[in-house]
Amino acid sequence: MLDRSSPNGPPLITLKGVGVRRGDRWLVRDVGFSVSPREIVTLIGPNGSGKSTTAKTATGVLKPTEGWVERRPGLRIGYVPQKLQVDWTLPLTVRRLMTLTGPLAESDLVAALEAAGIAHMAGAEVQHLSGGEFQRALLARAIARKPDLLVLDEPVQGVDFNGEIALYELIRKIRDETGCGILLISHDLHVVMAETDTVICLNGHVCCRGTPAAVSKSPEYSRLFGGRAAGALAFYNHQHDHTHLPDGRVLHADGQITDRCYPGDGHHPGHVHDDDCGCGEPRLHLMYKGRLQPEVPATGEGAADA
Ligand SMILES: Nc1ncnc2c1ncn2[C@@H]1O[C@H](COP(=O)(O)OP(=O)(O)OP(=O)(O)O)[C@@H](O)[C@H]1O
Repeated sequence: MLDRSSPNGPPLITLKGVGVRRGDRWLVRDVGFSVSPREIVTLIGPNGSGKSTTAKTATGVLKPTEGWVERRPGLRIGYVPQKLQVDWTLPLTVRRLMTLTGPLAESDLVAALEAAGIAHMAGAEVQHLSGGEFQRALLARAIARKPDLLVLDEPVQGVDFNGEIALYELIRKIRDETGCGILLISHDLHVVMAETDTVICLNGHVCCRGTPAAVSKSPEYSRLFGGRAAGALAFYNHQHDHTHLPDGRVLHADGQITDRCYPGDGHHPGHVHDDDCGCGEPRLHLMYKGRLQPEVPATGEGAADA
């Protein structure tokens, strides 16, 4: 079943029965999935569950101890690793970061920076970038050589919540515009569930897989993520009515731009609070149930971002 046909053509990459062993321990075992063009596949799982090991095996950085990885002939992979070895004592501009591993045509460099929303930062020192800008620079570097497959290991590290969503929206836009397949590793259940075609839930092996809707209902997923799993999908079903701008601010459907975004901010008239709405705003739920009086500000600190 791994070679499933896709409306977008044969898979870019297929892992079959992949196991990686170090010493007497299997880091992952019996991992199988594929990524097709235009498909976003996300690996989720607790710390140490083998997500990075799987991504490295998929890209060819690691060799599987058992099983095999099939890559489409001539496949170009853009990889953003979880950790980047950079000597921060040396000056390094964004432009130089883009060409560290090889030359790049100026037009491709500029196009990649533009696509990542940081064209104006080509001359900036990398160590002065914010978390979100740095992740965009890494993304620009990965897409500059026009990969067929983009592998992103935790692409939103060090980025605040609105910045995270903006980055995931950017990743989806890159997929839409270039047609590449994307293998994503993430802990961000809420966002992942909204931006993904296929979720692979790992814990040393594949616990469950499928569409976000199917995985969020599986008992294995609930066991792995416990309370965090509840409402992960509902959260975005209800709240995906706005756009996150590159600077982290939010453009609402009513045309207003605000710094933050949460269900009770007055810009989401369609959001109905009930026990299952999953928006993460407990005070609004208490108000809904009549157990809290409205004078408690519904828009104060701790309000859940949408
Ligand atoms: N070279 C290695 N030798 C021995 N053990 C390793 C090696 N690389 C990783 N591991 C172990 O394999 C397990 C899986 O690691 P991996 O980095 O793939 O997990 P992960 O799901 O990406 O974790 P995290 O979410 O914390 O980044 C961990 O227990 C890790 O300590």
